[in-house]
Amino acid sequence: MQVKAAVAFQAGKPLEITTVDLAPPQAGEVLVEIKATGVCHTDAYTLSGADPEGLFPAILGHEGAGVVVEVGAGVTTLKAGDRVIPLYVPECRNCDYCLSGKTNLCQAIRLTQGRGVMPDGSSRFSYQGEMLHHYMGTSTFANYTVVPEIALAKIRPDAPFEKVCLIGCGVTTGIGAVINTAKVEVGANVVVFGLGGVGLNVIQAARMVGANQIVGIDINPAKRALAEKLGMTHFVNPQEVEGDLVAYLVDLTKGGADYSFECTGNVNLMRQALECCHKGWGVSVVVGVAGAGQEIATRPFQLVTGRVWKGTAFGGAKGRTDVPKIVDWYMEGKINIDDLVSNVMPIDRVNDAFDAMRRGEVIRSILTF
Ligand SMILES: NC(=O)C1=CN([C@@H]2O[C@H](COP(=O)(O)OP(=O)(O)OC[C@H]3O[C@@H](n4cnc5c(N)ncnc54)[C@H](O)[C@@H]3O)[C@@H](O)[C@H]2O)C=CC1
Ligand SMILES: N[C@@H](CCC(=O)N[C@@H](CSC=O)C(=O)NCC(=O)O)C(=O)O
Ligand SMILES: [Zn+2]
Ligand SMILES: [Zn+2]
Repeated sequence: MQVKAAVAFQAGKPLEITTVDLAPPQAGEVLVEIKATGVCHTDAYTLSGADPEGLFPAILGHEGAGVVVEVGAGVTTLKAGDRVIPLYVPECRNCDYCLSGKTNLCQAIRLTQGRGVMPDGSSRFSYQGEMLHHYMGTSTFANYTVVPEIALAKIRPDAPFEKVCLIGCGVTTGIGAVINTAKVEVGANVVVFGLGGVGLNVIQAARMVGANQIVGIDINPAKRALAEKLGMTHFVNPQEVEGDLVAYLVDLTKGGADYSFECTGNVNLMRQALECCHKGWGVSVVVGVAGAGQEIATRPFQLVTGRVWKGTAFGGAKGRTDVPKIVDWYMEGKINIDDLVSNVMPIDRVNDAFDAMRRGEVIRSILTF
């Protein structure tokens, strides 16, 4: 079939809206009509050329929601008409990783996902006879996409696509980082670096679990108001801090953060996020994704003296199990997604959405088809 897509032909170039060919779903695969998709910082990161796994030409997008149109042979858990959220971290429930009970990082299709193809090694997308790469196994910047069954969470039929699409990445990552990865407890002091689509969800989850101080850090003062609405108790603009930011944060939290979260992808901030943690027990969670060649550093003494450095992918969430529950939380009014949606615009304006994100004007732009 022919579908409308925003194609990333080259790193660093605007996406091109065009018509591409999409082959039918093969065994274990599902054809999904994408109804809405967010634009996450990670899409911009890959488009920039900084992603070591970035492949071009590709159809980006990984924060979508849609409806099942057709299922391939052997698909048993989904049928036409089901509402779904594509998962860039699948949940096969059968690989060693899934069965370990220790991680959400299902590896059943990770290799082919990283190569931009479906599990059988081929792509369903092509343009003028040339193969187009899938992205993160989801490729939601197209009005139809093909996704493996194990990478689709079935959600309730009344969930609005333009909101719950954000559960496909930013919402689940931020909330999951607090609940699954850090396991923040009542009364804890929390520091969050970066108040974008992910960091704001860290903040609302920290409030949900009963954190005491919730310190938000951003160089963009426009992020302050919404962060406060979602639960931030103290705002810090590093550009207004005289002297060392780490010392300032340790003082503000009376000894250091119990938990910190780095949500920008800047390796210098990752170090600050670790070092502002409390001696003896502070835990710092790396959420941000850094570019090829970037590395983190600290004095080993920081770890010797009890600070813990961890990371999280998709907030440690097991997608097929946890995503439907997070959709329920939204529908029951337990989490705020409405305020994270800054714009809703047609896919034709995808490059405007990227520009607005780079300029720090939006939390999330939602693209519709
Ligand atoms: N580990 C995971 O599973 C996931 C990781 N990510 C990554 O998380 C990071 C955040 O993603 P989004 O929230 O979508 O990004 P975003 O672009 O919406 O927000 C980033 C925020 O960081 C702020 N910021 C940038 N430089 C700063 C600095 N030097 N000091 C303080 N604040 C600064 C910006 O003003 C902005 O508010 C990205 O690196 C993204 O790739 C995103 C989703 C999932
Ligand atoms: N391709 C990148 C890795 C990027 C990365 O870490 N992605 C996150 C999700 S970011 C979503 O917005 C993730 O889930 N990682 C786990 C994984 O298996 O990729 C690189 O190579 O640096
Ligand atoms: Zn994302
Ligand atoms: Zn698995």
